[in-house]
Amino acid sequence: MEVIGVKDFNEMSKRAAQFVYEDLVNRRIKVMGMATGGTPIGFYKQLVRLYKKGDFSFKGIQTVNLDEYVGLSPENPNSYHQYMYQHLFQHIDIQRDQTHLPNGAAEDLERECVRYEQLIEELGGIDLQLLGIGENGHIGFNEPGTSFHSNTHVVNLTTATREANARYFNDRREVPKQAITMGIDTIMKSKKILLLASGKEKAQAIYRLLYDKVDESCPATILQRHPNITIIADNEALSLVTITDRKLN
Ligand SMILES: O=P(O)(O)OC[C@H]1O[C@](O)(CO)[C@@H](O)[C@@H]1O
Repeated sequence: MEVIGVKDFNEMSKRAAQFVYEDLVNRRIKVMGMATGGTPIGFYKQLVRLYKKGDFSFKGIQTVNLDEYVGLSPENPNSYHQYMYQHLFQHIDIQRDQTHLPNGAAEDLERECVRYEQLIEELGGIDLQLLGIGENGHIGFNEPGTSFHSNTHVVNLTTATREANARYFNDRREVPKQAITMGIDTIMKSKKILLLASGKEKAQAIYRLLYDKVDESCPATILQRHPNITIIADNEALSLVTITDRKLN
C-alpha cells in the first residue's frame, strides 16, 4: 500500500488526475471504476483539464460506477447517472454505451444486481477502481457490517450516510433510503485501487483503514489486503497517521 500525502483538496485532485491520466494514456486501463460524492469532484475537473490539453481519446474505455440510489431514475438530477454526466461524461469523447451504472429504478432490484455484477465480469473486470471513503469507513455504499464476500447488492443506508449526503438534495427527506452498490468482493477484485480522502472528517476513517484489525465493522480495513492500492490524501485526512507511513509529496 502506498500512501501519498498532499497539502489540500486541490493538490489531491491534481495528483490523482495525473495518476489516472498516465495509466489511461499508457493503455493500462480498459475498464475504469468510477466513484461519486464530494471527494472526486476536483479529480474529475482535473482529468477533464488534462484530457482537453492532450490528445488522449476515451474510445475503447468502459466505465463502471460503484453505486446508485434506489428509486432515482437516470434522469433525476440527484442520481449518480447525472453526477457522472455533469462532472465527466459530457466533457469527454465517451459514448453512452461505454458508461455503466447500476439502474436504481429497475423493477427487479435483485436481478439488476446480478446483471451488474455479470457485466463487470464480462467486461474483463476493473483495471482501476477509484474510491472515496465514508466517515464510518464505508466504501461504495457498503456500510459497516457488510460481508467482505459481498457482490453487487441492495443496501439500506444508515442515518449517518443519509445525513452526510443530504447536502446534495433540496430536502433531506428526499435522500433515498436504499442504494445499489458494488460489493466488497467486487471492489477487491479490481486490479488496482486509488482511494482519495480530504478533510479532517476523514482522519478517523483513514486511521482505521491503515491500522485497525481487518474487520467487517469497518469495511475499509479490507483494503489492507489489496495487493495494489494507492491512497492520495491531504494533510487533514492524514492528521492521525504517523509521518513515516506516508510518502511525502
Ligand atoms: O466524498 P464524500 O462526499 O465525502 O463521500 C464519501 C463516500 O460516501 C459516498 O458518497 C456514499 O455515501 C461514497 O460513494 C463516497 O466514497
